[in-house]
Amino acid sequence: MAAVLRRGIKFISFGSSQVFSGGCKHGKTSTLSSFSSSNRNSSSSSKIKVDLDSSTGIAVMKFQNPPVNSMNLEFLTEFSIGLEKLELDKSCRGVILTSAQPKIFSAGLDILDMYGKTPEHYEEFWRAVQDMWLKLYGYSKITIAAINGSSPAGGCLVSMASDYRIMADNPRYRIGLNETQLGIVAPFWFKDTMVNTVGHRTTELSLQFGLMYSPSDALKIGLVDQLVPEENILSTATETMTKWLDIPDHAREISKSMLRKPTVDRLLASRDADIKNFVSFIAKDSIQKSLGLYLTMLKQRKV
Ligand SMILES: CCCCC/C=C\C/C=C\CCC/C=C/C(=O)SCCNC(=O)CCNC(=O)[C@H](O)C(C)(C)COP(=O)(O)OP(=O)(O)OC[C@H]1O[C@@H](n2cnc3c(N)ncnc32)[C@H](O)[C@@H]1OP(=O)(O)O
Repeated sequence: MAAVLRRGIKFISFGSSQVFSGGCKHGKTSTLSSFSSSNRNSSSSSKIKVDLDSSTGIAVMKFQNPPVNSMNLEFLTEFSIGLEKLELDKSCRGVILTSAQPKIFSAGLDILDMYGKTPEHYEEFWRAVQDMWLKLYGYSKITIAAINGSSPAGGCLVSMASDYRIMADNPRYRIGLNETQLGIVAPFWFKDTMVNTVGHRTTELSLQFGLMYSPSDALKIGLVDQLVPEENILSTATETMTKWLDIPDHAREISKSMLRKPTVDRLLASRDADIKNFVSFIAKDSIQKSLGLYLTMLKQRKV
């Protein structure tokens, strides 16, 4: 399915950035295309539900990949295409990202996509991770993460790549880049995203220890911007979005680009090398062994 979706993607250029344009031949992608014909448009691909209210300009993308919204190849592809469709839709001005799964925003990248697969698979998977981050971090429209559950590693990356983060104030939830706990390493652009969010020193400690933060600690270090009672998360995200929408789009967009483009350009300048790095790193016996152990611990509920 993911391969079919990928064949439907056409690359177009915006300045120095390569972005997606959804091709609509495949049934699944074409369901994402009709956002602007009435005030409220809903579309549900298999892994992400998109709901755009064109009277307010606010879209909600709800992750629905049970049990834990892990980001596999198919999810990543749908996410990138969904974002691209909304970016091209003039009636959309801002996107709220949230989860349909109870207690989990996203468990991060799907570990099974990094374990026991072929180099060709790792390459395709990593390109899809890069595509998703490039799209989201360099997104022209406003993005708000409504983090209604735990958000480790890739889930934290998605949150940090958004413009504003609101987290449910539940002391059981955790957020952070925990890669080292799995025996793997967050790549430079995950690290850059975190440095840009919480600063260099906090990132040094966070990444080396693979720290996962409670909502209150995440707020203290600036990893999230606001905590709210869980039941208010979507209404708060919508109210917050309305305030962001008061700012003229072009001025906000240029300001965002000024701050984020150098970070985006760093990966754009070295995408192939980064993929090569990932493939050779992840395929190492020692790394596969670490991931295998982590998966076993997850299954035994010891993580
Ligand atoms: C020169 C050097 C260069 C180095 C750099 C080069 C390249 C970089 C290399 C690598 C970079 C990789 C970057 C990786 C990013 C990631 O995102 S890795 C994923 C990290 N995620 C986690 O650690 C989360 C693990 N999961 C949990 O902590 C919990 O599952 C939970 C999300 C808190 C939910 O808890 P709970 O509700 O109790 O659910 P369960 O634990 O019971 O889980 C349900 C089932 O889901 C499976 N699962 C959970 N997470 C994942 C996942 N991320 N991927 C795949 N599967 C997952 C879990 O095993 C359960 O399955 P079963 O029901 O037992 O079958």
